[in-house]
Amino acid sequence: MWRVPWTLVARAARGPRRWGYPGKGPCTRQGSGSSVPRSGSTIFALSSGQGRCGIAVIRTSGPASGHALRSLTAPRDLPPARCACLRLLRDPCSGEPLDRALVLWFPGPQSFTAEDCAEFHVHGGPAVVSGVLQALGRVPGLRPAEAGEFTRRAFAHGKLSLTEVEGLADLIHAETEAQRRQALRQLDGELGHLCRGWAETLTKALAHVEAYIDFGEDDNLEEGVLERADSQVQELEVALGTHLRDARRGQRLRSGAHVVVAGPPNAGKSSLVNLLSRKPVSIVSSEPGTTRDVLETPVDLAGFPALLSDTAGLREGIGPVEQEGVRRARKRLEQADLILAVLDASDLASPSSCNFLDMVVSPAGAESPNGNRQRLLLVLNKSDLLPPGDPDPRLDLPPHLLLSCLTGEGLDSLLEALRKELAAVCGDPSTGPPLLTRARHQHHLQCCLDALGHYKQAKDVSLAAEALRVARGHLAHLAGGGGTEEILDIIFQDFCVGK
Ligand SMILES: Nc1nc2c(ncn2[C@@H]2O[C@H](COP(=O)(O)OP(=O)(O)OP(=O)(O)O)[C@@H](O)[C@H]2O)c(=O)[nH]1
Ligand SMILES: [K+]
Ligand SMILES: [Mg+2]
Repeated sequence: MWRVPWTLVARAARGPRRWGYPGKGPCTRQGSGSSVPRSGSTIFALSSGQGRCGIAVIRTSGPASGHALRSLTAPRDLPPARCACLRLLRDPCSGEPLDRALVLWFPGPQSFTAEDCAEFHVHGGPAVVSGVLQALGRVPGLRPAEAGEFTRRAFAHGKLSLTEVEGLADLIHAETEAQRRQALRQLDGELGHLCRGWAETLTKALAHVEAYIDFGEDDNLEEGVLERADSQVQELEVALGTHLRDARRGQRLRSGAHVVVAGPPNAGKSSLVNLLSRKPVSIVSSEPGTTRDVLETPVDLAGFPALLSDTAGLREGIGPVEQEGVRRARKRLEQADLILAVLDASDLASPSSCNFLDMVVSPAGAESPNGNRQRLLLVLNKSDLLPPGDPDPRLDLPPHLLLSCLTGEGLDSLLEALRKELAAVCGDPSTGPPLLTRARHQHHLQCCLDALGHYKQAKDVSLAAEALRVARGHLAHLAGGGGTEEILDIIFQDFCVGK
């Protein structure tokens, strides 16, 4: 890597700094110009869910919103901005009454999209909703919105950054508490904020390097300018590296951790899966070898999203069909983020129990070659079969929990233990830095980090400056500053019509 010539540093020891930092990083909350919607059009859509409901919300956005509101309402004057008013809605052509509804007027730019917006809170019957939608369609200049078009307009007008848009999409789809918390943090702009901070550091480093290029031979250059750029880059490398190591966790929280229930035959694995998912997913019977295929079900486990897999009981010396089941179970175990190992508490000395302890439970604590430790929770089921007064059958076992799927005893402790394990697997969205929730985030951070590597290896100063520009470009892409049309399309497709 190139270094500041010491002679220059000595010469540059005096004199004021003659350059300024650019005021803004690339990740400002500006939408990409390429995504500006077909200008002039006013869109409308049902923004609440489909189907019969108490209240349905219909929205419009665009310059004709005020006209639409006036056309449908009596009296025809616009209500005060952002105040709910009760109005009679009529079809603008036939004059036929449609509903008595609450209407709201949001003049731009103080609206969700920054355009003029109107909202109609109507009674949720299908005939009312379709009547109002048809009436809006007859107002000149209005057309039905496409999926995600309201959010796209908000983004185009700088109301939301790209990571905030993604947070909003996740919030709409959030099914568990942890997902909701993470999406809200992202919608609040925490990830974008972090990115802007990184981009600012990069801009400063670049300003230092460019100053060196411009004034390198100048007596007035401040001392150690390149060293300062170096240390800023190094600081950034550490921050990005920490975030990237966390990357899988945010994605797991978004799409669900893989939790695999495994154990010897008849331990009660299927009973546990049914108990945790609160529905009869798997067949339970007293016959060993009941479950053959891997059965997957999405569940909310202690507030975290998980994909719960029931598997065949692991044992040797069996027929070909069960053997295939055991092969699939082992394969699924390799992919698990968390193993729920189930043993029959009243049958711990059996060969299949001992074999499972040796082959699956003991190795799980050890660190794998790639540095990951596979997480495992050991559950001793059928505690109701233990003699009273002998609550814990085997103190020499690894840490474990007692449970009875039959009586439900021990379920609360198991859920608490699951919450802790899943917080470690997925990252806890109530604490710690914002997580990278998508592969797209990970990609741009990795590219940014690679460019910083090129900076360090650069043979001359202009190549080093170029590497910093590339790195900054990736951070800008992450927050949407340089978003290409295809990426935007993919992201906005996550939305329904009306959002
Ligand atoms: N007493 C008692 N019986 C249980 C408990 N949990 C499950 N069982 C019984 O144990 C038997 C086996 O339960 P399953 O859930 O089918 O066990 P499994 O591990 O899925 O069995 P395979 O799929 O055959 O490997 C059934 O008769 C269950 O009713 C429990 O907590 N207490
Ligand atoms: K069984
Ligand atoms: Mg089973």
